[in-house]
Amino acid sequence: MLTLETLHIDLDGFTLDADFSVETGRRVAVLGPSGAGKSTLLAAIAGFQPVSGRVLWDETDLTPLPPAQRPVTMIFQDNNLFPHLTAAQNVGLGLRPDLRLSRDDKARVDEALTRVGLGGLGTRKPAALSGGQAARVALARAVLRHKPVMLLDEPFGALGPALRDEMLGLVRTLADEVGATLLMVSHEPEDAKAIAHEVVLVADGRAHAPVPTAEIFANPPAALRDYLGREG
Ligand SMILES: Nc1ncnc2c1ncn2[C@@H]1O[C@H](COP(=O)(O)OP(=O)(O)OP(=O)(O)O)[C@@H](O)[C@H]1O
Repeated sequence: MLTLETLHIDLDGFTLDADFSVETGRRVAVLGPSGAGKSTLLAAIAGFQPVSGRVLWDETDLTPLPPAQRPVTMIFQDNNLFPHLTAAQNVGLGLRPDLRLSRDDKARVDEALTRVGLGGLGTRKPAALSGGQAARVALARAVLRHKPVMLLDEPFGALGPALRDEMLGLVRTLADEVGATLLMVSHEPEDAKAIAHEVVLVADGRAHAPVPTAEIFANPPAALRDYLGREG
């Protein structure tokens, strides 16, 4: 279980509070207006953002741990691929930042690439990959790290609807296989409906406790109604 215990973030006047838990293995969509603090929340869990209060994974207090020592993997909006490295090397970074990969490591990289549908494309550099393929490389890197918490910060924002649906399906399958607890920031309510058991609404300085997806859309709180209102 991931627990945010009286979490408080202060960013030069912008503040965000959170005090809730997410059960292990749940897929959670993080929704809310632009600038509300969705990325900041994920950064706090990953350890890139100093906080007061605590971030816990089961009984372990993660708050003092640097990002690399947390049971967490994160995919950012731009997929964080290094342009001068091949797809396989970009995935391999998830295992060893110095890329000194053993034979076993390389086999794991190949397996992860195959798992996301990129078998045989390991030698390509990002410039020679489509947007969807680049997103798959980022997913492969996240998957092979086998971390119990997966954080996705609008990973498919740049993809068209069909590709986006395909990627969401893949995320759902991969997260289930690993039993990962998933938090995914999105601007699309449809993404939440497609993939998430629960929704965390970030608005008015607070990341609210998760609410079952069907429930929150059937009876949206004011902040979500305002946000959905733009859709008509
Ligand atoms: N380093 C910083 N110093 C001060 N304020 C910051 C800093 N980084 C972000 N902010 C502010 O924190 C708030 C939350 O930003 P954040 O990126 O988390 O929002 P978001 O909900 O992810 O937005 P979006 O949907 O537009 O990506 C914003 O008002 C932003 O201007």
